[in-house]
Amino acid sequence: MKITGEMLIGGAARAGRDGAIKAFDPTAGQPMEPVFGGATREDLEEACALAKAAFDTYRHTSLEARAAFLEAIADNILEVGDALVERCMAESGLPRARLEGERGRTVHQLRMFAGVVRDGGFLEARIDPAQPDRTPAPRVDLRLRNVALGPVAVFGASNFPLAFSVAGGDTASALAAGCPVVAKAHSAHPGTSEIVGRAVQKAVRSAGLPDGVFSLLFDSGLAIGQALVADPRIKAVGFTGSRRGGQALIAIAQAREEPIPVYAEMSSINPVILFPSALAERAEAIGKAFAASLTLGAGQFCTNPGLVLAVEGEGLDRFAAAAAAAISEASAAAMLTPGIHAAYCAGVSTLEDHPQVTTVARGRPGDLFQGQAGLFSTTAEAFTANPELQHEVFGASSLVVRAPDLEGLRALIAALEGQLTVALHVADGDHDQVRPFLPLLERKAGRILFNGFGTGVEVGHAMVHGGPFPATSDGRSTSVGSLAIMRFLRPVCYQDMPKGLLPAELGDANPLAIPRRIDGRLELPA
Ligand SMILES: NC(=O)C1=CN([C@@H]2O[C@H](COP(=O)(O)OP(=O)(O)OC[C@H]3O[C@@H](n4cnc5c(N)ncnc54)[C@H](O)[C@@H]3O)[C@@H](O)[C@H]2O)C=CC1
Ligand SMILES: O=C(O)CCC(=O)C(=O)O
Repeated sequence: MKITGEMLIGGAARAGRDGAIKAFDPTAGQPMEPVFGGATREDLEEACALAKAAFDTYRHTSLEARAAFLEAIADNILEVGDALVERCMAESGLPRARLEGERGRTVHQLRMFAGVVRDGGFLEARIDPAQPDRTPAPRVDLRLRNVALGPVAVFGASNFPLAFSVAGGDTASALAAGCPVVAKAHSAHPGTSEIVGRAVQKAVRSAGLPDGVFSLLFDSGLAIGQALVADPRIKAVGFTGSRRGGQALIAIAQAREEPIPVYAEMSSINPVILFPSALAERAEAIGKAFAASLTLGAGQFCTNPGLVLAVEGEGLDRFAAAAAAAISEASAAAMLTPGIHAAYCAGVSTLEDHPQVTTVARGRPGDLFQGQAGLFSTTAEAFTANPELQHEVFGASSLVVRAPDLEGLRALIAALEGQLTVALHVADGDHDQVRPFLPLLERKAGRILFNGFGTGVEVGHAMVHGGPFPATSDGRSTSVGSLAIMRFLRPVCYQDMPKGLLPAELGDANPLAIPRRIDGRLELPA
């Protein structure tokens, strides 16, 4: 497929005129053709106007038509074939197997949301029938369903150029909810973004939907992304990236005349907590598995295990020795962009140079923009006294913190910021000690997992990829899994609506065969 460097504004494709963006191959250390033109204010204006114009028609498409549209996007992405994977490999430095897997996850995600739409449960239809004879006062007829919020701005993530980008989880869940999407491509993978954007545009066209259901903009700086969030026609934002970037967009959204929600996934160090019996039974195996999770994809996962907490002792020493042995054998791997590589090197230097931090192991050195893994260690006292040691180092770096005892371990956890994941390694003999930690951990993280690591999020119905700030800007939601659709919906109640005006979801009959709550009782379609 020829990559033209054009952005997609509704059904049109045209070259932006505000500055130039080129992809960069971090493995070859070379910029890549073609040039992508940055969007102008006029381009943004047109994309938002089209999205607004498309909104009412799109959100009123039948559940079946919307589901088929999501499936068509998935089919179109696969139809591009290897050209997508090859471009993505060059732009990201990520290996083929990872990107083939990520493409599978992206397609699965779109198809899962097609199933969610067909099921209709996301509408949360509720009917409280009128009770005209109720005393002392009659009850009105109340019917509720969720409706789409409006056009959504999606900021693609650098580290998941497919599954968290142009047709990733935010776009899939917004489209499933009935919201048009204006995507802002990440400049680290513009070619991948164009290919995927064209797959979405083609699906819009073949489904006969209004053009404005989807647009894709490139930004040669930050101004277009900022103007997108500020645009009054945009009603919500999905973002995955840095804490600083997420917070900048949240500030813009809050300062609008009409503030809007920003669902930003930002910063998490994903503590791994090792309990004594687990260490006694299998410290070496845990250390080896930890090193594999840490170095996966050059550590460029927001679920990367950046912190290890345990009570000091022989078990923890065995864990650290096994992890160090595996990490020192780990090859350096290309990082996504020179900027991300530079930020990683700076973060690692801060740890290496810190007087209260010891270097446990470094991976094999690399060249160009390759990240060299690192494992560091400190005491509970030093960790508590130096808040900068809690900062995310995005890449394959982790810090082991040695607590004096279980009370000390508890105090360390209590002082942590919000997290996407917390991973507990436990054996049967630990259960009584683990139980009292659970309420604290629920306050800290969106996902609590056992005897594993958080990297590699399963896309399903019970997944939570979220968590208290700064893991995300709104810990009540998830950006992965079917529950992600709820971010882009709001409930509307219809009181005493004439039967002839009721939407099909809320009539007395249930022709769409969706689950509904009648007078509080869930009724499932036969
Ligand atoms: N926790 C996580 O999931 C991730 C964290 N990161 C962190 O972010 C750093 C930079 O990586 P990026 O992916 O480029 O993240 P980033 O936050 O710098 O950029 C993400 C997107 O937001 C836009 N953006 C950022 N700041 C903005 C602003 N002030 N105004 C308007 N638009 C803005 C960018 O143009 C880009 O499209 C990494 O070194 C790492 O520390 C990166 C990827 C994922
Ligand atoms: O671990 C994963 O599969 C997803 C991680 C993620 O959301 C991210 O790195 O942005």
